[in-house]
Amino acid sequence: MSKGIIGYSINSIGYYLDSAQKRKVVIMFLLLLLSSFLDVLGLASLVPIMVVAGEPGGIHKNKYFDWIYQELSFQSDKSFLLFVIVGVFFFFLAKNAFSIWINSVQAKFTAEIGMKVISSQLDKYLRFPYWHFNDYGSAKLINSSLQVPSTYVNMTIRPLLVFFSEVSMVAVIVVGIMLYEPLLLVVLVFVLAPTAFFTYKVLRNRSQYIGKRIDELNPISIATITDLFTGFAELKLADKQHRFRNLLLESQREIRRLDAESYMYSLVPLRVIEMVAVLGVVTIFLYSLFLAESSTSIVALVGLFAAAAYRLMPSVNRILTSMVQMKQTRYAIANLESFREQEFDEQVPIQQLPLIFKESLIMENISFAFPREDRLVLQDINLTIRKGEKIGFIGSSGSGKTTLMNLLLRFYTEQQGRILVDGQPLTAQHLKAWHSIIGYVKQDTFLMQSSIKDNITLGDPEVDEERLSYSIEQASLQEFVNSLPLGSDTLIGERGSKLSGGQRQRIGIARALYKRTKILMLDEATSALDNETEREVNEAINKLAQTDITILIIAHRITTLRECDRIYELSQGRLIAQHQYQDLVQTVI
Ligand SMILES: Nc1ncnc2c1ncn2[C@@H]1O[C@H](COP(=O)(O)OP(=O)(O)OP(=O)(O)O)[C@@H](O)[C@H]1O
Repeated sequence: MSKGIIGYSINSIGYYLDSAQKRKVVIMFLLLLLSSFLDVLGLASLVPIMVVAGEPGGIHKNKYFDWIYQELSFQSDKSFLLFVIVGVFFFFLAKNAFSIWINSVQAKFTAEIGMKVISSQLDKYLRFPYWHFNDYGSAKLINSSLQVPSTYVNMTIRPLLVFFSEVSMVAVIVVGIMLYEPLLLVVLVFVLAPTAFFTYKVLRNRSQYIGKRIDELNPISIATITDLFTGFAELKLADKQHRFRNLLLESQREIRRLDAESYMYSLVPLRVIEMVAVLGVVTIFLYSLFLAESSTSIVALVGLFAAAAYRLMPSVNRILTSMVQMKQTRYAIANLESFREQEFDEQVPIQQLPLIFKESLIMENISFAFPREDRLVLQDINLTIRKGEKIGFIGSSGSGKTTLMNLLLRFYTEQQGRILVDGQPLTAQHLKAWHSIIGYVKQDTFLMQSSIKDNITLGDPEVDEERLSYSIEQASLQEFVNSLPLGSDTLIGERGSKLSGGQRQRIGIARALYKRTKILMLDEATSALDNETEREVNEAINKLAQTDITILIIAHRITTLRECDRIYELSQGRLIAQHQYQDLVQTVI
């Protein structure tokens, strides 16, 4: 019965262990066995001591005690007993110190695996291609990166350790009983094993369902709470906060209910086993009363059965509970195993090559469709951009402008055609070099809840102050930063809430400049920019036009494109025209 979930759980841990750690696990298991043996020995040793202590002259009737008494030349029974009792005390002291040490080794080992799981989950998700990241959604990723590893540690690894320590305890007791009274073992196995098996069978399916459902509900809660707090202002204005609050509480209510149910199930095994143990005692009694010829041996058997069952019950209970817990979090293992080897993984070769961009960037016959979709979003794109040129892109919404940028950024890969940098086809081996010279200012610039400086340097621990001032100056942020008492150390609030729209985009531009971008891609915000914001952003762009940085701008307002050498027009994924700014302005007028 245990092979399924236990084997599955052990396999899952194997993935995170190197061979030295695997050896450590085997040693840990042997130590556990020793600890269980000492536990049982400790308890078993108390019985004869009580017996000889209670009976005058009892020490000399027991051949082992008598031998020690003689060998160590004790003078009186009292001093011998004192010696034995102090000995037992030190034995227990040492045994418990040993157990605590094993527990601490286990706890450290668990923490180590926990860290490995988190870092391996993070690495896995960071390898996601951009389009898959968008498909999957950040709520599920947050859940899988933090909640799932912690559930895995608490509900799979720890229960697995409990399982093994209890199994070794049971094994030691069983061997002891087998040597002492084999008949008792038969009765115990006959009564306890089927009970344990059926209790587990009844609980496991429901528990597995609970785990799976909680795993579905957690990302829903995370997504709702993210919406609730990131959309704080909008939801307040629309008087919709309560709707999101209720949605969150709805998923939380179900989680709490399932959690309570699963807690209940953790209490059930002990009760069931206790009941069956009592039933065992009653059965043996009845047997002795009505069927057995000599009842004295049966009465002794009942006593022994009760004592053994009493000692075994907590262990069997813990074995069952740990198995049910592992079953409940089977989904966590499935989650950890998912996406390990996906064919769409971004295969960034370890050996990266340098890339020179001194002359041109060419898109040659590029066609692209989103994965799992047939429709071509870009078709036969051909364009040549010389170093230092400022190029504009226009076109109606959905014409493919952002997709084109994403291809250039290598977030997507074309199905046809190629991109050439100074004649060199852009491959995965150039990704690092390419990303180091390319800067991207999105419509909604990513801003951290930190200072202006941190946002420009993306938390660089050693800020190049000269480069920072240059970037601030070039992005036309100088005046603004100078007006702040704390300058670039000023905190900008959640997602830049203390900044204007134009300031946010200019921080994005400064960020691109700080990293010595050679090609800057700007995706102008579609949301109606007010005149002031537009003026601020244009001022920065015009300033940049004087540098040798190659600039590609997606614009929704033609005025943004005044400094452009050429403007390409896209329609339904095709480049349909090439304009000069003056011609466009006249057409629009
Ligand atoms: N992740 C995606 N999966 C599938 N289709 C997508 C995805 N992203 C965009 N599209 C589709 O690709 C087409 C081009 O979108 P794109 O964002 O490139 O247009 P755009 O010209 O930048 O539009 P806008 O000016 O509104 O930003 C659209 O029809 C859009 O629906």
